[in-house]
Amino acid sequence: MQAAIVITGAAQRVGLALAKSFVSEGHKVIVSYRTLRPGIKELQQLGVVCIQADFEQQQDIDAFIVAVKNQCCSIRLLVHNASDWLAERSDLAPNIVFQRMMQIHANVPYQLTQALADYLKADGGGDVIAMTDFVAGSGSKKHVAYAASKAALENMVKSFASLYSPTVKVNGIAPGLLMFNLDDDEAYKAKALSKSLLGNEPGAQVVIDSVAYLMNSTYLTGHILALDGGRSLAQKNT
Ligand SMILES: NC(=O)C1=CN([C@@H]2O[C@H](COP(=O)(O)OP(=O)(O)OC[C@H]3O[C@@H](n4cnc5c(N)ncnc54)[C@H](OP(=O)(O)O)[C@@H]3O)[C@@H](O)[C@H]2O)C=CC1
Ligand SMILES: Nc1nc2c(c(=O)[nH]1)N=C([C@H](O)[C@@H](O)CO)CN2
Repeated sequence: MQAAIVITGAAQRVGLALAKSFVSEGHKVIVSYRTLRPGIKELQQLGVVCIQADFEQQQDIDAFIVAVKNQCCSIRLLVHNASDWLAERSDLAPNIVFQRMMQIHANVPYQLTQALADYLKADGGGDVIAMTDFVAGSGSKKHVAYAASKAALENMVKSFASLYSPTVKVNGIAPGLLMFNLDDDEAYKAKALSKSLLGNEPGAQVVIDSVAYLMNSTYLTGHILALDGGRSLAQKNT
């Protein structure tokens, strides 16, 4: 049976683009989604195994693991992509924000990586790639819990790289800006673009390219790939 590519949060944007790219290369793809968006219907028509799961619910995490194991005998790549970009806000208690961020960005990757480790080790080994964020290293005054949870994810990349080497490589991708959201206004876009040296909105293709690079590498593990347009070298905004 063909080794699977497993991507969490593939109903839209980066996850959807990644899933479509792997389908186009002939891979068996298994994805999670929370909301039934048009992208999931597209993936289903392409033969992708789409598993509904709200990772806020432990029973959904457990069911997703069982469903993945029922669909394949080995996993070539596991991408921790599912994410919620939640800012601190007056209508949500801090403990709720913190719990939700740590749940999706740390607890879920922690559980899925360990539960699927044997499938990653099978058939010659595989890769785990975690989508983190530039702000995991810098912090973020408007997304404090989000940034902290992505930092936790980056730390786990290093732990799991040690734990599962040499059979499984574990790496992270820390993007700056990838894709704007529909409700981003022009002022926000201009400010976001100014935060990097290259000043562009690259889109999902740079993630597809980075995932391929990490998968094909024979000498990278425990590495966080800074996919950020030179953001760390850009002057602070005035
Ligand atoms: N976009 C960008 O510019 C940047 C992105 N990143 C990171 O790259 C990755 C991809 O980004 P992007 O495509 O914008 O991500 P999205 O904001 O589109 O989130 C991806 C998916 O995560 C799913 N998700 C969120 N919470 C849950 C949950 N509790 N249970 C199950 N699924 C959930 C959503 O599912 P559904 O839609 O089905 O509800 C959503 O479609 C993310 O990890 C993000 O943090 C980092 C820096 C910049
Ligand atoms: N899950 C998400 N995480 C992030 C998003 C997003 O849309 N979904 N967007 C960003 C921003 O683009 C930021 O990098 C630049 O303002 C960060 N994380």
